[in-house]
Amino acid sequence: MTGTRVLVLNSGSSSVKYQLLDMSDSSRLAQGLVERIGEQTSRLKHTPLATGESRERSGPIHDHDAALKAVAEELAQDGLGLDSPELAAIGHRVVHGGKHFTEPTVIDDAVLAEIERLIPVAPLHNPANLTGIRTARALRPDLPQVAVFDTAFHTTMPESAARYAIDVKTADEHRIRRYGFHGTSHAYVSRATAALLGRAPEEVNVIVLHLGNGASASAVRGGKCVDTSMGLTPLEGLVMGTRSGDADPAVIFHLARVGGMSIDEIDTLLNKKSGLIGLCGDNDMREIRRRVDEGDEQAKLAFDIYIHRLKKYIGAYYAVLGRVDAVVFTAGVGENAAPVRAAAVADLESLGLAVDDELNAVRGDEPRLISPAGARVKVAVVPTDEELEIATQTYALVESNGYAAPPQGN
Ligand SMILES: Nc1ncnc2c1ncn2[C@@H]1O[C@H](COP(=O)(O)OP(=O)(O)O)[C@@H](O)[C@H]1O
Ligand SMILES: CC(=O)OP(=O)(O)O
Ligand SMILES: [Mg+2]
Repeated sequence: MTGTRVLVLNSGSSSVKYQLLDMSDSSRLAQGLVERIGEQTSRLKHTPLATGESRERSGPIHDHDAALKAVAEELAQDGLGLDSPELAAIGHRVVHGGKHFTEPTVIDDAVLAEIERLIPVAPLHNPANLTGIRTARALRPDLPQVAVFDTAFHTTMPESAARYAIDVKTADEHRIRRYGFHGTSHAYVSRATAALLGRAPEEVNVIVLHLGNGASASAVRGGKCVDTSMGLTPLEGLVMGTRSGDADPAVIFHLARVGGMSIDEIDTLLNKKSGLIGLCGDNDMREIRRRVDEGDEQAKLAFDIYIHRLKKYIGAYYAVLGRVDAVVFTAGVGENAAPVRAAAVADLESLGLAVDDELNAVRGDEPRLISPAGARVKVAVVPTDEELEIATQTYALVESNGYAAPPQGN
């Protein structure tokens, strides 16, 4: 007998999001979040879906290893422990898969080594992903562990979009190219958008705007990514919660030469102290909107810079695709912030883009159109579900590849 359950782990730099799903009907059995790992004020919130009653723990959780062990304890309390024979596999979100990983991959020692080799290009993400994998392998060495890469969906980008105009020899030597991230979300949402339009993914061209704490845009032609806004690392592109997105690379030389900053200080500045938080002191769009509504000028400027960049990418990807069937908003900001959606497509009627204010104001968990009836280009809100997508890809792989784990070395 083999199980049908998949545990999905999405380890971020200071958090772990997880879900346990039953893939016989894609239902959720439990979900939760560990936040502020490594601080004194860590918090674990666990919800078994059978009762829907959340439990919380607070107090220091020192690292991702301890976080995952605490998650395993919570699951065990609900009779959903990692020792269950029902568990078929563990699926891991891995942010950087380089050029090498174009598909979900069963993790063995060689795969682990390659993910480790990519740490320099995803310093905030890959180390946390690795710890999650190592702890899960130690807890259940007999189970297949599958890596689902953020970069995989973007490997279809043509060279003209994937290459920087940097000396080819130097770029190749250091594997400098545009990889793109949030691919699991862009894949899921572009497919769900085609379904919302009642058409096959191969027939539609969509611009996906994944606006979470990290944010990225993609141009998807007939189900395949042809361009995306993040690059070598998740720093390029849109204005994000704490990341600058696009900036003249000479800013870095200037800060080093004239500002006397070290490379590590500049790295922290651009990744953690810029974006919305750097512009106005808040990175949460709810708080920024509240301040804007109160007439706060600094928050208004931060909002305007965020929207200006978003608009530039909508225009750019319109031109890249030539014909656009839908522009779709997803992730925390995209799904919830109606003023962001309205502002991003404001004054773009000549491109066939507009939102209907009443439809845009509706809240909900279902994919929905927010453009006026009969619009040439649809504008949509499609909630992302990276965990379901990771579970689906993980389960499909173990079903076709077998349920045994590869041997472990070290
Ligand atoms: N009701 C809301 N209105 C506006 N923004 C929201 C709302 N709910 C969440 N957000 C935004 O979504 C962000 C988190 O998005 P999410 O996709 O969960 O991010 P991540 O997965 O990158 O942590 C928050 O920082 C906040 O800015
Ligand atoms: C790649 C990336 O930016 O991920 P996140 O949005 O989870 O930080
Ligand atoms: Mg996210």
